[in-house]
Amino acid sequence: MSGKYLVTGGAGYVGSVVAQHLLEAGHEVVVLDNLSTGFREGVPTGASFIEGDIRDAAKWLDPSFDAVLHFAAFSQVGESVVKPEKYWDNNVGGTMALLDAMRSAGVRKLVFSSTAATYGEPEQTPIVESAPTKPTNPYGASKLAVDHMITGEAAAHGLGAVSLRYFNVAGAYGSCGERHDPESHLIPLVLQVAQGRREAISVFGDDYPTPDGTCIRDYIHVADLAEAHLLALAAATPGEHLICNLGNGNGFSVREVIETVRQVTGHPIPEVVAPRRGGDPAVLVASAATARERLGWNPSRADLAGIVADAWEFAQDIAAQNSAREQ
Ligand SMILES: NC(=O)c1ccc[n+]([C@@H]2O[C@H](COP(=O)([O-])OP(=O)(O)OC[C@H]3O[C@@H](n4cnc5c(N)ncnc54)[C@H](O)[C@@H]3O)[C@@H](O)[C@H]2O)c1
Ligand SMILES: O=c1ccn([C@@H]2O[C@H](COP(=O)(O)OP(=O)(O)O[C@H]3O[C@H](CO)[C@H](O)[C@H](O)[C@H]3O)[C@@H](O)[C@H]2O)c(=O)[nH]1
Repeated sequence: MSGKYLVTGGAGYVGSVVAQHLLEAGHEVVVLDNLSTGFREGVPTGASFIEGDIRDAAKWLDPSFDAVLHFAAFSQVGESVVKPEKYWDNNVGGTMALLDAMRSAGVRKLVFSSTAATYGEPEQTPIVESAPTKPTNPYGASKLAVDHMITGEAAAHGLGAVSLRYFNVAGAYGSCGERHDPESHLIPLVLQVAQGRREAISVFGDDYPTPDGTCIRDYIHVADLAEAHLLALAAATPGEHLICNLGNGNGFSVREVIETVRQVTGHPIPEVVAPRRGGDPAVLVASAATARERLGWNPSRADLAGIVADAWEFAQDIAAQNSAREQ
């Protein structure tokens, strides 16, 4: 059965890929995005677009919507350490307004982009959802606060909600991919070195307690992630707040990622060791057993070289479009 969905942050990386998947499944999609970090041209063809802020969601939400998929947020770990107020304001304040608007409009289903950053430095790996949540940066703290808000909203007001705690999202899907400006994520930055747009990649710390001294992360293909959102819509149950980790359960160090980019692109990729970045846990690897059991999620694109190859193809397409525009 087709539905009508509000996708906040649908001009951004993950939101645009999920919007594209919803359209391909035959649903009606309305994107609400203030373009603070997203791009108008990132909104998939076929989706309606509202340029606006989630704080004003009440202007556009009405009972015709079946659910909200909520991606809109600021999400840079490093920036959140130096500008925490920006994260509390947008991520927490914005979501509070969105929940109010949903309640008033009688829209009672939500899928929320939570994050591995809610856990902080894990005591056990892989991380399960019942692990302690002690964020090491304001970004993770703001997302954890929203998770708590959603739990209360489900218990008190019957919201059916699923929080998906993404680990490190990467790769691309067709014409939708990662194009943050300025870029802060590892894989697209290393690809910029391969494109000759940067001289070298900085490795933020090589003295972590890991085999090669660099941080370990669990990289998940954005298309696998998108599929989990469609499953979450089906699984959302009134009065329940389900929390699921999304990752592949495989950890790759910063140096392993750089080496994979060398293999995929054939570029030597010079690296320089730089100081640690504030707020970075050493190792973040997911147990996604809950998503498999409760959502029936079955990711099929776990291979890191394949994830990097898709991101590389997208980065090259964007570079070609930009140079055609300049000519
Ligand atoms: N990319 C990752 O690795 C990752 C990992 C874990 C969680 N997440 C979460 O997933 C979500 C999407 O991440 P992304 O990488 O696509 O980020 P993104 O910056 O590409 O997309 C976020 C979008 O939200 C919009 N936005 C921000 N504040 C808004 C507001 N107040 N009103 C309307 N629109 C607003 C931005 O313009 C942008 O288009 C975020 O909530 C992020 O915290 C991302
Ligand atoms: O130029 C760079 C950029 C990153 N890194 C390192 O590469 C790893 C991955 O960094 P990213 O910035 O790509 O991703 P994060 O792990 O910081 O954060 C991402 O994943 C988190 C959960 O794992 C959160 O969900 C967050 O939203 C999302 O941005 C980190 O150890 C980081 O220090 C470098 O060494 N050099």
